[in-house]
Amino acid sequence: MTTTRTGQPFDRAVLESLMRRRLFYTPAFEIYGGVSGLYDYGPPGCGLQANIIDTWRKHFVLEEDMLEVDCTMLTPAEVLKTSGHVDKFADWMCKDPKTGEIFRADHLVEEVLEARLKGDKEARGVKVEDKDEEDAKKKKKKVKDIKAVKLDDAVVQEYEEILAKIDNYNGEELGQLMAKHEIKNPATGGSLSPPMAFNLMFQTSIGPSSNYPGYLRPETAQGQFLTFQKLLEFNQGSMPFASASIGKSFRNEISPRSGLLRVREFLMAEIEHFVDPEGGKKHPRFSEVADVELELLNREVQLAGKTHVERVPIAQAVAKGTVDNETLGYFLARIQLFLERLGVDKTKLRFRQHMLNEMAHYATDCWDAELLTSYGWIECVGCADRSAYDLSVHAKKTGAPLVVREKRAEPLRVEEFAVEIDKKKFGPRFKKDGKSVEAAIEALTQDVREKLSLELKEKGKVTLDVEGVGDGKVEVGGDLLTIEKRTRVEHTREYIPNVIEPSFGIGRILYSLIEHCFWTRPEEEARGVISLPPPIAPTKVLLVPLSNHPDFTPQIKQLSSRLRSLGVSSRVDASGASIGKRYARNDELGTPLGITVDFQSVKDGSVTLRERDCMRQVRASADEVLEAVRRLVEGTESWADVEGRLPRFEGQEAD
Ligand SMILES: Nc1ncnc2c1ncn2[C@@H]1O[C@H](COP(=O)(O)OP(=O)(O)OP(=O)(O)O)[C@@H](O)[C@H]1O
Repeated sequence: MTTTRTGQPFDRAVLESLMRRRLFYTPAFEIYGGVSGLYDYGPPGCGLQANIIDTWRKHFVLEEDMLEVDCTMLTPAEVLKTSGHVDKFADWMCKDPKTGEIFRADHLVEEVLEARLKGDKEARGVKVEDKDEEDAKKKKKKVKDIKAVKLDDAVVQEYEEILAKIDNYNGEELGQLMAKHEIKNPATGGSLSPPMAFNLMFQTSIGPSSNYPGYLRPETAQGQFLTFQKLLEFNQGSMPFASASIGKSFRNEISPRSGLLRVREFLMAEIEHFVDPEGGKKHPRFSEVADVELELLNREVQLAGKTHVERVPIAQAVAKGTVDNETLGYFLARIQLFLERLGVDKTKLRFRQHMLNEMAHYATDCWDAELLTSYGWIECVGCADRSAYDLSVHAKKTGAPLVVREKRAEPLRVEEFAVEIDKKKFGPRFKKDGKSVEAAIEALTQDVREKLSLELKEKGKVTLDVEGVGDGKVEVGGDLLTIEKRTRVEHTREYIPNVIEPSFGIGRILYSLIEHCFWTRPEEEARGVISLPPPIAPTKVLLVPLSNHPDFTPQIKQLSSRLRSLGVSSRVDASGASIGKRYARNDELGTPLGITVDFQSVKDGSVTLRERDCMRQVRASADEVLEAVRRLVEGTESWADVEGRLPRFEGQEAD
């Protein structure tokens, strides 16, 4: 069970009702019955999302001189075939042939085993701490398996080990687990088909004819890779550098669930940091984050069926090799600082390393920043080392030089076996097969070239493997081909950069942040408050005239206009409700500050400024209060600083 910042049990039903009532977000197409996995954001949701994005831009793009791009979402199939997504971007699903119901295999195994473990605890008389009461009720209805049945100790241990590495199983292994542990349709007990791969991309066709297939992109990354050469040129050939992109991605999730956490259309913010693979992937600014401490849950711990984390400075994690290299480590620390800047609860943040089977097809190492919510630990940011995978496959497919060329400080002398073909004789000899044979010769590795040079000397000819020509074996005589050891002097170095990719799911961050900031005022009939920090809150200031007396209107209008010109969002609440009620409404919207205009204001121009969380107020001139608001919203001053400068005010609250 998760708790709020004040230690109360977190009540998801209350928060969900608040989200709907205050129009943070709402199911899309609701009057048509809704479509699972699709949501619309209302005004506070849009404001919050815009501020998260704005902070992201400042924290990453601006701070690190990243090159922002905005690439198209509609992507030709060929691109995603080359990147491996058409063949491998899939989850495992199984079907109940009787009812037609479809399940995501890993989620089903997880749900059933968790339910059985809970039943075991109940049978042993251990108090069951459900992530959420509502959840427990729903599951009880859905999963027949929740029975108070005691399991053998060995079975409990086995289930716990499976759950600790649930992301590591492939389809076949999930099928074996389902068979071994008799996992069936939880609602009916019916048997399920073995897991099969389901590709998560939405397919479409581009243009009126159907012969140009395309997909809605499942990530923004591919667009960034395809503009790599142009960006490198824009950056005057200088490495390392990073591109960045914010935009929608689409995934046809098998079973969208958990509100904004698993949806079919979502906003992503992704960085592709291009780095020289030689020299240990150092980062020039690593020393700035070296002491940042992270909670790490590494692969070995998970494979041992455990979940304990280690709190270490990132420099130590890199030095020990837990985190593979400086650039990856730099970004893990920067991700943590970003999430803290948004206001996430530091005690509910950890970094979990992917297990080998869990990693995407392109990754060589990957860490997820996970936030603890009432749904458990949720991956909100993935940080993968994609090596040179993407640039290499696109370069190979298109012939585009997705490489970095650098002048060497010292020329490099390379001893190598060079091949030379007598082109005049080659064409007439091989006719239509000439190109294939030539390509096969050019592609010979140094080892093979060395072997063939001896063969050529000894026999005067060599036999080559050439796919698609005759029986696949082609003889080439010494009159057409020479293979000799030569020295080449290289003045430039050419390499394909590696890519470190931090990838942020904005909706997941937004929802988890709201959970972390949500609490209730116990003394006020469980009044909900969302304590978003001032720079992140959608609306910054609530302007309240003490009553709807016309004398207050000019000052409210003036304050409103001055806040607008400062770029600070505000809302006027001149309704007849009591001041307390008006503040309560805005607690739910996360509005951090309130300015009240009262009869004293009419006399001397002073106003009061109230802070949402502590509900204390100060009183000062409009100029001083607006300056305090500006600094609080910029994040350059805290409420304690404001209280230190401006006189406290006790009043109105009783109203
Ligand atoms: N269906 C989704 N709904 C909302 N956000 C998502 C979804 N899928 C991915 N994301 C977000 O995009 C980020 C990067 O995507 P990535 O491909 O690493 O996710 P993933 O590993 O496929 O996620 P998961 O394993 O949870 O499906 C994730 O950290 C997450 O915040």
